[in-house]
Parts: sequence; C-alpha cells; structure tokens
Amino acid sequence: MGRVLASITTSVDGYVTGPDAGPDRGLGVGGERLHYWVFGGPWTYENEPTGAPDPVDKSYLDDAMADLGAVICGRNTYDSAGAWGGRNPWPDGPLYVVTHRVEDQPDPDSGFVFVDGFDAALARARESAGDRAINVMGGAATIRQALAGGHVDELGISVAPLVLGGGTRLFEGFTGDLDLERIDVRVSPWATHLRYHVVR
Ligand SMILES: Nc1c(N[C@@H]2O[C@H](COP(=O)(O)O)[C@@H](O)[C@H]2O)[nH]c(=O)[nH]c1=O
Repeated sequence: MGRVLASITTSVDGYVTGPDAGPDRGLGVGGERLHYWVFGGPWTYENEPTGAPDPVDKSYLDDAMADLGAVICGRNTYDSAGAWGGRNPWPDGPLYVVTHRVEDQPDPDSGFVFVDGFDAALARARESAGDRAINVMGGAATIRQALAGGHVDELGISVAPLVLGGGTRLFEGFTGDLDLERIDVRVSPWATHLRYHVVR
C-alpha cells in the first residue's frame, strides 16, 4: 500500500491562506507570499507568476511529486484554484475532489473525480495509486480530516517567512495529539520545508 502524504504551506503563525480566500484569490489577501517559494520570488494575483523556483525549493517539489499515484483535495481548494483551468495538473494519477455536490462532476477526461466524503476519496485514491503515494494537498479542513482519521504517513509543512494575522488556520479546531519524527528539513530564502513521519 502506498504512503499517504499531506503537504501544505503555512505562514509562521499557521495560516494556509490570508483573509477572504476564494475563486480568483485562492490564497486570500496577501497570501501570494505563501507561495513565493513555488515561483522563486514575488508574484501577485494581478501579476501572474513567471519565475522559476530556487533549486532547494525545486528539489522539495520534485521529491514531493515523485512516485505519486493519486491526489486528494477539498472542493474549496478545487474551486479556489479555478479547477486549474479545467484539467488535473498532476500528470501521474487522478485528482479526487471531496465534495457533497458530486453532481457537478466534470468530464472524466479532465482527470478530476468528485467523491462525497474523505474516506471514500481515500479508498478510490488507494485503488488508483496501488503502491505509489497519495498526496493530500489541502485545504486545511481536508488535511485535518486526514490527520484526525489516522491516515497520514508523512506530513510536509513548508513554512513561509511571514505572519499573516488572519485567514484559514491549518489546525483550527483540531484536538488530535500526534507525535511526529522529523525526516527532512530544507531551507531556502522563501521557505523552510519540514517533513515529518506521523508516529502511529
Ligand atoms: N463532502 C464532504 C466534505 N466536503 C467539504 O466541504 C466543503 C464544502 O464543499 P461541498 O461539500 O461541496 O459543499 C469543502 O471543503 C469540501 O471539501 N467534507 C467532509 O468533511 N465530508 C464530506 O463528506
């Protein structure tokens, strides 16, 4: 059975978006800074990113994407990303979208599969992935659900160097108690990438 990874970027104060996240502004007001590391420097929703990542950030991204067989996200993340223009951007497997509104299922050729409930999405993702890894890419509620259910083998937190002061908190309302063992840490000017094994 493949590993289940959960990976996301937070501010130093634990926000995965700034305030007012939604379609056209998936990372919220000021939240672009969370993903400077993805593009090697500043960008805004008004000036779309064009840059290439720092080699450290690229190596983290490449390793996180290696050997993936399926991806899971929540409906809000899917909507906020504008459905990535209508096509699953991950080349190596389906993207399962957790939603109560499965009747909105787009054309299956898009690579998106709408599933009602996290557990059902995980079961489908395991079928697709086989021995390859599954990445739970967010948002916060979906990652909390994966962690609370004891499904996550590896937690990746990329900490961007900023304090947002508002928005969506990764661990909002989370009451679980988890022991983590650090597997890896990589540091660039734009992020500190921490990878933890979740002890079970
Ligand atoms: N379907 C489902 C969840 N759906 C989640 O609820 C949010 C609102 O989207 P929507 O469901 O489409 O109204 C979104 O984050 C989506 O992923 N959540 C859960 O805990 N369990 C479920 O079974």
